[in-house]
Amino acid sequence: MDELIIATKNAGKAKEFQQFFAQLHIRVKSLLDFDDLPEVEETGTTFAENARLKAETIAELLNMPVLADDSGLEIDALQGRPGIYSARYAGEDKDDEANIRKVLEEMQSVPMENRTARFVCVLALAEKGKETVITEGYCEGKIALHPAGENGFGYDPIFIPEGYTNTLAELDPSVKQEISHRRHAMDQLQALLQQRKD
Ligand SMILES: O=P(O)(O)OP(=O)(O)OP(=O)(O)OC[C@H]1O[C@@H](n2cnc3c(O)ncnc32)[C@H](O)[C@@H]1O
Ligand SMILES: [Mg+2]
Repeated sequence: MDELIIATKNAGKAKEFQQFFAQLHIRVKSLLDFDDLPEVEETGTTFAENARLKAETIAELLNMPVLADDSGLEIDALQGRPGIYSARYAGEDKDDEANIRKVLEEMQSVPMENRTARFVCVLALAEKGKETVITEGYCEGKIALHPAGENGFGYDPIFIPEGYTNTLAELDPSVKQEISHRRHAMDQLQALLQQRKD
């Protein structure tokens, strides 16, 4: 495999995948590089169903290997919300700042020790005529009291990973690349693909 399509229209995710795959010498394109591809409707009830749906739909259309990522933030004090609805938590327009404001408002009265949360990433690699490969990864942490930092995307300004005192948006992007939910799901995917080759 020397070229791969990432079935995402999220520029932040696309950038992280570019960096992962550059190290593996695999060229990647995202849906942002195509004008005429639809955004696949996420009608599944789990991250895995949505990842599979995105990967298989685009693989069928392009007849190429396609990797999709369905991810989100699970907050314990909010019974796992926003979960699979992370992108549209504050409305259809997928506004990162509005999503963060909504989370912080809902958690106003929650003390630091109860602000535990995790990022979840499920990857699906689909290729016509092959069984779709699914992997998952997690990143444990806490929800900050206020947003801080400019790096990353989405909920990074309010997520403090376990073992750190700064948010993912304050930490150097190389730290996120090492410890993220996406990194852990990618490591597992690489291991499975290696097994498939052996
Ligand atoms: O479906 P695609 O086109 O890939 O793009 P999306 O933005 O809609 O992506 P998801 O459906 O997987 O929704 C994931 C949301 O969870 C959040 N999220 C996922 N990974 C994240 C990360 O590494 N850092 C911060 N927020 C993240 C982010 O706000 C996303 O909008
Ligand atoms: Mg989406």
